[in-house]
Amino acid sequence: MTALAVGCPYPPCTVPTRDLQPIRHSELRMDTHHRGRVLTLRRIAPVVKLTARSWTVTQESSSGGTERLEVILHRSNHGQDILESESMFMVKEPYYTLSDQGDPTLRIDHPSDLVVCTGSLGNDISCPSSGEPGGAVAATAFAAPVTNTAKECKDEGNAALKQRALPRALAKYTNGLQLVAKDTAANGSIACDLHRNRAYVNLLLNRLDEAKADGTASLTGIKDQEHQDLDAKAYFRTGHAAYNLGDFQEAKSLFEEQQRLAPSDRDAIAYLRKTEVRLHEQATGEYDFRKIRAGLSKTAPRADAASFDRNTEVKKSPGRGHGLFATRDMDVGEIVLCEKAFCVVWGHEDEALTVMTYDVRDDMIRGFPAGLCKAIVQKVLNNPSQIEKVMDLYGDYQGIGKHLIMRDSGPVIDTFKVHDIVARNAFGPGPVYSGGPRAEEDVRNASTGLWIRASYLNHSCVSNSKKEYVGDLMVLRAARPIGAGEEITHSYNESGDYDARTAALKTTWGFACTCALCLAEKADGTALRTKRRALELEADAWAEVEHAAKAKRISIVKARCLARSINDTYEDVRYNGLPRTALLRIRKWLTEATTRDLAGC
Ligand SMILES: C[S@@+](CC[C@H](N)C(=O)[O-])C[C@H]1O[C@@H](n2cnc3c(N)ncnc32)[C@H](O)[C@@H]1O
Repeated sequence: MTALAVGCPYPPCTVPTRDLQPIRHSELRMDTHHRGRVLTLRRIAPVVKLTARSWTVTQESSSGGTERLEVILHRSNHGQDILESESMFMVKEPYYTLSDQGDPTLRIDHPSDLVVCTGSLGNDISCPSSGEPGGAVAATAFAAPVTNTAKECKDEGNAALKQRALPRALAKYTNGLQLVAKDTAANGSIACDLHRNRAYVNLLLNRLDEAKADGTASLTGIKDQEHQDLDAKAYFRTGHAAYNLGDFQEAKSLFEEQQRLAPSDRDAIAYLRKTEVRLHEQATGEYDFRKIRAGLSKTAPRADAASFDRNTEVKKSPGRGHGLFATRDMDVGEIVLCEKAFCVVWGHEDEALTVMTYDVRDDMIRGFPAGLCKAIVQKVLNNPSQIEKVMDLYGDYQGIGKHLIMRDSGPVIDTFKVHDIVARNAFGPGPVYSGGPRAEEDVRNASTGLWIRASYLNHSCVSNSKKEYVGDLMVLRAARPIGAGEEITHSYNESGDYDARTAALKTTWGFACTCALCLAEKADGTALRTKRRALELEADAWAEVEHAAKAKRISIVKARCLARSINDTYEDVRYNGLPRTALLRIRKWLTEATTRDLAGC
């Protein structure tokens, strides 16, 4: 398994690039964050891509000094390795330190600290010119040839789109829009075309905020047939982006506009229907699970469904931060919460990656779903509107806080904060895509996901809810009657072994459970718990090999005997109203055996 050290967290740069002072290579100091400074570099070597990092050799233009530049974990940009995407970079507030192998390195932990200079990714950042302090080389010396007209940009973007070269298409359309913005006499319709086409590329790249903005900006409002058809297309793209963001009310209005302009458009009709189903799910919690399940497969493991959260609200939970509380009475089996994952990475997908982390803060080694962390960072980088709800989740490190900070090169993401949020809030749904073999997944490629609302669920070993998954839809049901105002809890760790369970809760979730069951088991003392555990293991092993369905009377007597000796380890007063978890397996066996016995009478 890949190893990754989680060093001391440090915040990303939040200063706009133009307000940073250039720094020279010779000014770099070891183990220093050069706050308020920016270093401009040119890549001069191929990129070495490892499982959880990429590195290359760079050169500072004025001094010619070379430096190793390494990007940790978050190194991809629209499917390309960021270091490979261009040759000129600016490192904001460079962090100069030793790599894990002991090489002096400029280390990038936060993607927003590495700015790609003008070129194929199409952002409008130019590196400082050579005349500026620090003497950096002008970006244009290394950038792609400049296209002359917006029309040429559009044609080149269309050609790139045809070849599925999405970052290039995005860059070309962006370039075209920059040219239009500079040219006051430019034809307005070319801007609409560029926005409309870029909306499509943004949709394909899952940049949904931008897809919505482009779709809206592309509307012509002209009432002839040709323009109405173009506007219908724009409404469809905007509606699609809103649908994928889960904004179903907005999506509905947009698809309705599309239908108004193009009444016979089948896409509009189909999407309008789907959106109405989503709105119904969202409002009522009524789902056609059979249909949703039927739509799932290994290649399409994400459910087309809305989230239903009206039975719950987030409130303070004394001693445990925030928690999820019932807004109404619920019966056993009733849906408490049904939530689509904010982000899920399935074990069979290329993105799946579990790494061993060593955290210097608490001197602990843990398995960490690095693939999920990367996917979440990508999603919020691409969709800044989603940042605050993720950053509002519980995590030990606060970093730059939860509020969105937009800078010239995009949103600023504190990846240490995302790391800590994932560490404390991710769940493992198991390989639940329909028909998938359960054995396919192990600890190195476990499926993991983040469910925002469910992240507020606190743990109890005697919880009142149970969860299951339909694809990436988490379905949480009441395990016993829940009253309005009651806190909803579920079990993060279901081990019956008190010592193993409390150790896991401490290591993974960072707290000591004080539920009634833990208090009772703690009061039992080590000797009694050890005795009970030995009896439980003996009984479970016996039940494993004895077939309940074919059990003879003598086996039933033996099982009752085993159950009695386990039961005797529970003190009645202490365990009044609490589950006797060590008895679960043997009692199940007895129920199966005696039911068959009775059925045979
Ligand atoms: C998934 S979050 C649950 C929501 C969290 N309480 C919040 O404020 O957002 C998990 C974290 O909640 C806290 N937590 C959950 N259950 C707890 C419990 N039974 N006792 C104390 N803290 C608990 C721990 O800090 C844990 O790491």
